[in-house]
Amino acid sequence: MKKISFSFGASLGGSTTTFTELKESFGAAALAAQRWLAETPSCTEGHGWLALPDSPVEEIEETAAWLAGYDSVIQVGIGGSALGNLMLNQALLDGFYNESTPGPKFYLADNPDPDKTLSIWERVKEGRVALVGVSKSGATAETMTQFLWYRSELLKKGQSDADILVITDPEKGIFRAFANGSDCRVMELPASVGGRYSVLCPAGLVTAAALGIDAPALLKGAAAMRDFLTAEKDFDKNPALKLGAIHLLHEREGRPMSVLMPYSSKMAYFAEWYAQLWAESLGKNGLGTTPVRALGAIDQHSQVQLYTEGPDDKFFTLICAEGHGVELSVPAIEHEALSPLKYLDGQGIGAMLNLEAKSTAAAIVKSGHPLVWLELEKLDAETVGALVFFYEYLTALTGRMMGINPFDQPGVEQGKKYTYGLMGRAGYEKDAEEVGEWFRKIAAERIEAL
Ligand SMILES: O=P(O)(O)OC[C@H]1O[C@H](O)[C@H](O)[C@@H](O)[C@@H]1O
Repeated sequence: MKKISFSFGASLGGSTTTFTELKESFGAAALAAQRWLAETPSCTEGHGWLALPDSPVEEIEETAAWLAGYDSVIQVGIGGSALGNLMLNQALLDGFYNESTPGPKFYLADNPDPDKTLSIWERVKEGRVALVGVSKSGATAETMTQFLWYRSELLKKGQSDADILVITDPEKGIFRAFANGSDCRVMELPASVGGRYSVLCPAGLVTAAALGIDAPALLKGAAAMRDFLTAEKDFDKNPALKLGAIHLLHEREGRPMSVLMPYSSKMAYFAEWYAQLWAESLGKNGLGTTPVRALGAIDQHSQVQLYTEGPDDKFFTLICAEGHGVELSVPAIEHEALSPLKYLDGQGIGAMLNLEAKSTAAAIVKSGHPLVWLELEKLDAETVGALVFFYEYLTALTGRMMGINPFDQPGVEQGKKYTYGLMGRAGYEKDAEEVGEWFRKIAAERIEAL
């Protein structure tokens, strides 16, 4: 079996378009987008992720070894400066409980929720703590708030700025200025790499490597995927070209939701990471498809009723990892009352999960909905690196085919500016006023329920 394979047989669902027509309608645009990705220099704003698989790893490994000497690592960051880390840890380590990872205990302080901020600190405060601040802009209020709080606690307990690492833009931002004026460590988040495309640079790799994840293998997988996607010019043999076209087709035919449903608890954060990538990159100019994260088999018992018998407004990707990290089988059943369960005797739990994935796929397709079946040989660093690159490539390619810029996020910036205004940051007074006006509208027609 190949490491990663895509089956498109049911991907057109109830559409009357054939694969030949799909290629006729979108093939040229897909190839043009492929050329654009291949020919735009990677130093161009937004395009830097294409070159990340070739990055040297020495600095990453050296910094990771330094971090591994701490009892705990707290990373502050949000969005693209957090989801990739969570995704890698969950997929490649025992990322379920954050308890049995081989390196230091790792905590990601993404949401600036005081309950969580404090709860993390209570867990780590007795030991030696490293603080890692990740922010491309070096200014995001959620990240800065928590950075300031944890740094102050760190200093109070006698540690210093030498226990801090910031990963940020090479020139701009408050983090960069802090790094220039203190003895903390600093690494670059390349200027041409946007936050949500940054997991294969120090932003994602340093803490991953500190916890024992094989960063060179991640990059190796990503490089192999990049070379394949760039070289394969045949629409029928390149899954990114085909999938980009299929997404556009379904968006035009009234299926504006893209459900990603891995059948693996280790991939729950993969769906979260994908959701940011897809939504921020493609939701523009009144266009875009809404990414929906689902998890098999859990959502089989929650969402599948809607997926099969609800409206035909979704496109599904089911991910099945053929090999799970461990194999557990159901032991022989000797208790009389449990004998109706004998059909489970000796069956693998992972094998059952895979069969459930197949069953759900079949049920969705039987209901007439479009579905792509994505099969992974196993979940290792090379495969995850390749899959990460695949989705980054697919997203950028689809954005180009839609005629939008897949590397900016103007709609998110507005909310950031409003928050700056409300928090009293100089230069954002007008934004604060605007929030007031909008909020008067929101608060009208109020009902006090209790
Ligand atoms: O890395 P930062 O600059 O702190 O940004 C963190 C996040 O902020 C915003 O929400 C952007 O829309 C995201 O794309 C970004 O990942």
